Amino acid sequence: MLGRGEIAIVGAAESTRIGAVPEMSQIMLHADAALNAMADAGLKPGDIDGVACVGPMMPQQIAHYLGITPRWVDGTGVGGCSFMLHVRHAAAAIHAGYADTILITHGESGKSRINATPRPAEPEGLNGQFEMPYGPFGPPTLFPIPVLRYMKTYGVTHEDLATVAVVQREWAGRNPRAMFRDPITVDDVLNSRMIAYPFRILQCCLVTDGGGALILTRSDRAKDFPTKPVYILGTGESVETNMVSQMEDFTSSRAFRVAGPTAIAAAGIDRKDVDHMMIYDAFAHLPLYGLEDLGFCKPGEAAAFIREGNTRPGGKLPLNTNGGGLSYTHTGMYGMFALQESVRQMRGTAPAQVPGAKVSVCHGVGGMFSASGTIVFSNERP
Ligand SMILES: CC(=O)SCCNC(=O)CCNC(=O)[C@H](O)C(C)(C)COP(=O)(O)OP(=O)(O)OC[C@H]1O[C@@H](n2cnc3c(N)ncnc32)[C@H](O)[C@@H]1OP(=O)(O)O
Repeated sequence: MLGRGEIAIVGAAESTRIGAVPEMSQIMLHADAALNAMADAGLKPGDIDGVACVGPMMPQQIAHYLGITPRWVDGTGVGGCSFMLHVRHAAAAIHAGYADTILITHGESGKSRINATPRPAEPEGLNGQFEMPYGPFGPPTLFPIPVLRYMKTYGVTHEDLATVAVVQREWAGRNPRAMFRDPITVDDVLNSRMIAYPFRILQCCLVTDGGGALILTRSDRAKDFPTKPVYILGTGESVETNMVSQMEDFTSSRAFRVAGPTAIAAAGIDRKDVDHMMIYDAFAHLPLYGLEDLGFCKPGEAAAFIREGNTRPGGKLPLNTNGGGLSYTHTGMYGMFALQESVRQMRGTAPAQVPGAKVSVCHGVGGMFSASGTIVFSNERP
């Protein structure tokens, strides 16, 4: 059985630049982030014996490009939270002895689309057969289906949904690397361009270029590395359905309710022990679902929790402290950036550092609530 804190992150870095990076292709962004993470850990490609990444880039392409011959690979692809699952799988693989030092990497030319695989319409998939014929196509038009039900069930207002973006922009204002840093108001959000009701542009994630990478190894080796180790206390994963129209309950994600509590239980922590949280925010409603489904708020109470200031700078549960996908960056698969911010917070090196933070929960979504992954980190080994 994998022990709490048995595995640690010993290298973590983003690509040198994020945003618009038209001179770099998808694989170059991968490699840039991977080499930055290796430099962070004081390692060379030959020191890595496990590689994980998400399609369309395959582990063999990354391994070849970097000159690595791994003895363990993982290409699990469940959308934006794939990296949380890679962390979970890598921790288990190291525990099992399948690899010693695993690189998890991501790169995406989401904005510039340089040597990037075209986004598939997937007419053969369930979504293509049973949802697209009725009109919704892509995340901005699929996510409104559950959100509108959620708002009606719990009396959550457009102002509440706007407040999520306003608070995250407050965090982004403290982060020099964030794409958007100027403060915004609820009125700014509600007056911004309508994308797909109820989402306005300021409630939708950005589309950017960038990458990130993590390096994991056994915690008892961590003293050999130059950076402060960040211990993995617990992990969880789940999938529900890749058709948003077939969710069991539009006001809650079954995958979230499995992945989050699994990770928290494995970590052996109480929710009150959590000092910092990242919840993948492709659109403004996701932090509300995350707070509720992971048990930090009762159903229907997350909007009030955010409105009352609990997640903003100085609040009792700082959330999405890099500015999130709404203001920091979002390559289409944001999970890697949420993990990077949790690691920075645990190292004490985040631009908007939460003073004294010891436990961070990082929660991701894949597709339209179709998958979920959660990691609990700490800078203290149990
Ligand atoms: C689980 C998941 O992760 S699912 C999520 C996957 N990701 C997505 O679906 C991406 C969602 N976002 C989008 O599709 C797009 O950003 C949209 C539809 C919201 C806007 O796209 P477009 O209408 O094409 O806008 P476009 O990209 O041309 O940008 C127009 C302007 O708005 C700005 N802008 C674009 N998005 C945002 C945003 N979210 N917030 C603030 N400004 C924005 C751009 O910087 C640009 O400004 P400029 O003219 O000064 O350069």
